[in-house]
Amino acid sequence: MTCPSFTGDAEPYRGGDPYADYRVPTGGFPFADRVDLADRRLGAGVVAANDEFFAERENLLSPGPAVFDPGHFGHKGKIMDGWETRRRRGTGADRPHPGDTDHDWALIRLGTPGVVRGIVVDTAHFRGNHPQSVSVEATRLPGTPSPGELLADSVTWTTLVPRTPVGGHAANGFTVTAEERFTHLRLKQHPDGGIARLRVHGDVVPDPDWLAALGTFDLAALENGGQVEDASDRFYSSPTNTIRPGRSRKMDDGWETRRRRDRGHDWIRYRLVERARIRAVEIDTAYLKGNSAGWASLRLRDGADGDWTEILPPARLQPDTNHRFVLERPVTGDGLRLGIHPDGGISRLRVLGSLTDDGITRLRARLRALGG
Ligand SMILES: NC(=O)NC(NC(N)=O)C(=O)[O-]
Repeated sequence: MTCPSFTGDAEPYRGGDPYADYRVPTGGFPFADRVDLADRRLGAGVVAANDEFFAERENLLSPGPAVFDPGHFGHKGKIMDGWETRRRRGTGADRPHPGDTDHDWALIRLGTPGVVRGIVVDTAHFRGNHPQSVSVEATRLPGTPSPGELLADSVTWTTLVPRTPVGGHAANGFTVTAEERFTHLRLKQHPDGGIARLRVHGDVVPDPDWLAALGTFDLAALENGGQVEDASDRFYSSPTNTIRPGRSRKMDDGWETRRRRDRGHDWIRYRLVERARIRAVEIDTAYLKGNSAGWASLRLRDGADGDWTEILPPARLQPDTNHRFVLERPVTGDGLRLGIHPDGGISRLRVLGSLTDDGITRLRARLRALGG
């Protein structure tokens, strides 16, 4: 599926809300519900760039939209919330323009290896100083390579986004079709310019040997390959927050639903990394005080056609508290449904157990199919 594309300059900023003329496709991008593999909270980083004269490369992965303060200037120019390089020049007065292949680059380590489904190169607030075009490549290296090792000639890069013209002050989205597991990306801007944010949506592909070595681990955690499949409500915050690493640090780090005015309840449906034996769960309501869920329940399914079985009857929750539940006996499955009664929120769900033999065999086969 192709994404709507924007090209060329945006108008100069003329005051008022800087996002008033920001260009983003109505309806968003088809891959936007996939996890951002380049999320700082998952451990992603911009490990190197050839130039960051005007603005630092790290801004590329900052959470949230880029901010713009029209009066904020520093010693080197306008302070920009993004990665911005200096203007390239040609070889002399007779050739003042940069060459056709001149470009700037940044290397990104994904927070967790995975298959990339779509990329957003966001040029918010870069008007007149955005790149003319961008391209994105990816590679897969074992261990923890240094920037020097990533830049070695022996490293092979797969093109995810071929060189494509982009618009200034726009969310430039690209659908990616490479069915491979990658660990690092190389973002290029041609010939130079500024990019506010980079988002890399995809599917986590965990290392089965690591998970097998751990034995008992969090089967729902994003970093281990757990996913949110659906949820009743996304009004205030994303249900995916409940499986992010670490404890939540403020209310909107968790999942909060709007106030229900009917007799129903809110819920999240998760897919565990693979089929597993679950022994214990943790449900945290950190930072949810006057809006903590009143009770929480859990149902488990073994296979897409299996029946939902209650594994935790509605249990009273305290606000701003982590709750631990040891199951009466271990239970096997790969789909989990959390109910919160009647509404409110939780900050984290931890599902502790270990993979079944068939689960680990499938994970290994998937890894091989995606290039290892
Ligand atoms: N007004 C600008 O943003 N100018 C320059 N950039 C910064 N950040 O000052 C430039 O050359 O693109």
